[in-house]
Amino acid sequence: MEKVLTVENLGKSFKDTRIIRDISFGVNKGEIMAVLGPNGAGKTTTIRSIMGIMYPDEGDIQFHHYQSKGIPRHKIGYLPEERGLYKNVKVMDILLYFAELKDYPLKKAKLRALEYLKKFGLEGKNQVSIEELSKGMGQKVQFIASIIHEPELLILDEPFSGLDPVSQEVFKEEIKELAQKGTAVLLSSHQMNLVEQLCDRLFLIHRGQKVIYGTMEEVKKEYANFKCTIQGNNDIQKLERISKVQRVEQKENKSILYLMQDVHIPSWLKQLPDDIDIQEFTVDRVSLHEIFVDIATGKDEIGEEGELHA
Ligand SMILES: Nc1ncnc2c1ncn2[C@@H]1O[C@H](COP(=O)(O)OP(=O)(O)OP(=O)(O)O)[C@@H](O)[C@H]1O
Repeated sequence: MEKVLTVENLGKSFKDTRIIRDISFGVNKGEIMAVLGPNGAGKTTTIRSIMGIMYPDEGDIQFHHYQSKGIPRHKIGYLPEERGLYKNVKVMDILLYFAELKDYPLKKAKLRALEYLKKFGLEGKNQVSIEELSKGMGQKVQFIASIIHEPELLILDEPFSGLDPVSQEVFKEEIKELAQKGTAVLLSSHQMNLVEQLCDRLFLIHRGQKVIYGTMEEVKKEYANFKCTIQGNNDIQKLERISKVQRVEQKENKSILYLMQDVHIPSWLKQLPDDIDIQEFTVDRVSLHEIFVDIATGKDEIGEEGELHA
């Protein structure tokens, strides 16, 4: 697998406060990697360090064979967290301006711009000025600006924020397609459902440090224990006494039983007490969203054992 980006032992402090430490991960050609973490975890600091917007105090960044300060950042596609394009410039002019900044042939850029505007439902908007667009439309233009020059590495900081569900789907499909064509994608997002559908690997930061690093499959296998949801009138203490039940959450007449990792589902089902009230019954794995919430709220202390795959 061809490594496009390698981040090694990245560390950064602001004044005396350590913001990130020992951040190491890689992104391969054609792969979608997610950087996740609660607000203030250090995602944007990591991304800005890669983009050379801020300089890390420790560690190395490599893009193909280029090292740290020698990285040709104009070759990377970047959608920053802070949105905003020049307001009184026309859509096509801004896209061509970005292409020019990135040394990309203008004729080709114009064709690509028209193709993407059409794809994103902005056909005919090329001569409209940015201030006349809605926020979501502006975000689509900014996304096009980040890929106009066919970057081999695309870094997207919160690409889905502020988008309606339909536009989120459009972005998701486009990111998937770019990766299929070979683009290495690094994205940060709080939309766990989209991350789960889209990403090949994830890197989860909490308080500036790595908590989980692995493929989506590995993370699910390792951290997404089974949960059993029972619709019915049941006493919480009775459910808590069932073997292999870690904890129970109850809302009205719905109980969610979080099961221990080593549970064997067929055996567990056989030993359930026969006087449980069951109107509806499901067993599934907890979602990435639940794993994230558990880590962010300290219910799951993963500590140093987070490395699944390097
Ligand atoms: N220029 C700065 N000066 C001082 N502290 C900063 C600066 N930039 C970021 N920080 C601090 O670094 C920490 C990490 O911020 P960062 O923006 O990287 O988090 P994040 O994971 O991207 O969060 P969010 O999900 O809220 O965007 C925060 O505590 C933030 O206050």
